[in-house]
Amino acid sequence: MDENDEDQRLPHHLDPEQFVSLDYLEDLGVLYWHLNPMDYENDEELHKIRAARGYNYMDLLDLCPEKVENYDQKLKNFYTEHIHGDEEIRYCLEGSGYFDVRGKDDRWIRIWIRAGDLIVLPAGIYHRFTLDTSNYVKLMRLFVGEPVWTAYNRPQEDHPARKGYIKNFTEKVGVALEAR
Ligand SMILES: CSCCC(=O)C(=O)O
Ligand SMILES: [Fe+2]
Repeated sequence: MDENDEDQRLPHHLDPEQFVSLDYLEDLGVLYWHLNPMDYENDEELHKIRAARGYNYMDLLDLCPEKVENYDQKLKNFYTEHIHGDEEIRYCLEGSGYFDVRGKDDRWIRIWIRAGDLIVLPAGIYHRFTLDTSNYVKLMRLFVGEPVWTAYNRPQEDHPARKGYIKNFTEKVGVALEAR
């Protein structure tokens, strides 16, 4: 994505546009599935993913000002670059939004998620989230065990999750992730 200061809810494509593959995302540790969002309560595929990865915790987050306390502050925090000590797992049931993750050479990659997209960000990856111009998203949040949503804002080079991420993923994407 480009890094100009225009509205964060705009697409921010480079000119000309550049895209990465799902394989590239997988090398960064980012996993993706497309599921049927109309059937999330009985979806066998979702059930299998949750069972295989131990995602026993689940809740729903409706991101609109009427339903979320401190809405503006939360959105601001979501868009502040951060990591977590665990995976961040989000399944988009309605609406849409952007997850930005840091890729090779520390450049932002903007991932547009829409209804049916299930995305897993690995522990320790620098990322942020914003709504797009639709201004609405309904997300399922999954977690292994008791959820911990604590965000650690960049820089976090000494955080164990960051060190673990560097160790697991730099071989694939090169040394560029290190040292910042
Ligand atoms: C609205 S879910 C995505 C925001 C985020 O990165 C987080 O919750 O940690
Ligand atoms: Fe996060």
